[in-house]
Amino acid sequence: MSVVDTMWLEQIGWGSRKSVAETIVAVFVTFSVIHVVRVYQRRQHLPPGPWPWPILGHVFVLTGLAHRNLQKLAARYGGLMYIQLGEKPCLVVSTAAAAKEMFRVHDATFSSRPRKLVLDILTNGPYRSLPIAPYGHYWRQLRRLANTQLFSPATHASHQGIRQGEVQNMMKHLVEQTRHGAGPVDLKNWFTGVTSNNMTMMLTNNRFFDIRDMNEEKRRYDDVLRRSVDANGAMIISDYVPSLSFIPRWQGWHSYILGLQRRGREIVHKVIEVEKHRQRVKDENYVPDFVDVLLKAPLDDGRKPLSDGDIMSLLLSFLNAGTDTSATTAEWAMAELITHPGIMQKAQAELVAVVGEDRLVQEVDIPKLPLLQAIVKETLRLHPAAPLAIPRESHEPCVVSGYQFPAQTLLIVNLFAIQRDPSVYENPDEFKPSRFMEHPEVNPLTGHDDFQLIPFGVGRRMCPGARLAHALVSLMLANLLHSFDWSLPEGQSAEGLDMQEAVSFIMYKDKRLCLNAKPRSPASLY
Ligand code: HEM
Repeated sequence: MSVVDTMWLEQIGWGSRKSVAETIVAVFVTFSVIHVVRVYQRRQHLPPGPWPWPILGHVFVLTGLAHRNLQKLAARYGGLMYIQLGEKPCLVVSTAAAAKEMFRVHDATFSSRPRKLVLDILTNGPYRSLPIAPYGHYWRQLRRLANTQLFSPATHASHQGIRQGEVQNMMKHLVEQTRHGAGPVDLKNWFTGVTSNNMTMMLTNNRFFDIRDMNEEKRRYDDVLRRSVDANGAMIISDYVPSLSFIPRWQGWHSYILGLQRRGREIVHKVIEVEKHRQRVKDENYVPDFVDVLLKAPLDDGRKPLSDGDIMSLLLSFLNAGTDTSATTAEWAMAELITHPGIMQKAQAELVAVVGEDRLVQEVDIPKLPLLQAIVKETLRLHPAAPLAIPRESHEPCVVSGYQFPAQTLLIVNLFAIQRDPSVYENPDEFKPSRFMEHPEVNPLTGHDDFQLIPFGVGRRMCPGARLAHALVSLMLANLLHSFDWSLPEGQSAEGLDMQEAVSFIMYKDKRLCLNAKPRSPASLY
């Protein structure tokens, strides 16, 4: 038997070679050192921000109440902060001063919107609706149409009757409910009754929900809407690390979103039938609605007019953007007022002094109600419906505060943090409408003068529905306060009222607000 000569192996040191575990540790240490050195070098040329995790960066801040997570980080790193979301560079603006600097100079550069898996699926790819369209020719055409026709001051004025009619319908419904002793009123449900009917009247001259039967259909609509909003705000890892695209598929996101899309379209299809609308017989009293305007939209690029599919996407986005946002704002206002009964009583006294007791509040009364206006502003400050606005993206490379950023840098504007900036507001977390009584010039519709109160965002992509939302929230609140006395259901106290925010794209109140309503005005008024 021959003995194999292994001496040469010892001579070359093969016997003391490294184990698999040691190799893994060495690779890990090498990569960590490279990561640390690279991050360190990169951070020399970036605004302040927390140290990122490898690969994922700071995506974890987007889980849970992201606006609060980012607010805490900004308290440490400043009004203009840098975070790394997977592969995406991201700037976060968290103070009025930083917002001013950012938007005075870079609004146009950061006027695009990022792509997202949820929107890829919901829109089947082309992103042809106003809130999500990339900055470019198509978005500019839609936005011009929105500013000059759909949401122009003249159209807004012509819809005053619709707004008042919808509020009055729901007041009638509420009076009947209280007369039949139906128990505490689910205020979110009441507010969305007004906002969705008002919206579908504007869109298609149709009332979406029968106010006497707002049960099954409305519940299904609310459920789909809420799920769509939640999905839009969900942190989906492949939006930031595209190579991990198998994860959301494995988690079931694709089929879930497709199911949501199908259900949403089924529900609104019966209201938004563009083809039937085209053929509708219109008498001389007919008020043109959004579909009429969109069917005739003068697109100036020589291409075909908006397709029925494009019109449908636009109308759906208005329904999504314009119903829950206003309803949630009004719900927060009532939650603050029920926990501050002194302010509620003063607002009721103001209404009686200005409107009297023998008629309902009208929109023309609102400018004469300074406390009511201050309450609406203070609610929009503390509870902005879209606390992180809608994320933006740069469409070209740019230099911000001396730092260089590539195209497709994300921009998060933390409206929640900006409007609780302690260098601007004393006791920023306190509900104190009097701060706006002392400064009535601060206006959320033109907040870009000083950037302190910008619940509707600023610049080119500022909310086109701001005027409508502001008018409707004010009118709904004024009517509820003027016509009813409100109290908490038995066993609940103002101190114990749950004021938690829900984890979602819209800053919903986590627990719905249900209150007892006792009529103050005679039933004959409704
Ligand atoms: C209290 C209610 C509302 C609040 C707080 C709110 C807030 C916002 C915010 C913060 C943005 C993003 C602005 C930006 O990117 O800088 C936005 C965009 C938008 N909002 Fe509103 N909104 C409200 C109601 C409405 C209503 C009633 C409509 C009407 C349909 C509407 C339609 C839109 C649309 C279409 C956009 C996208 C604009 C674009 O990307 O060009 N919103 N809103």
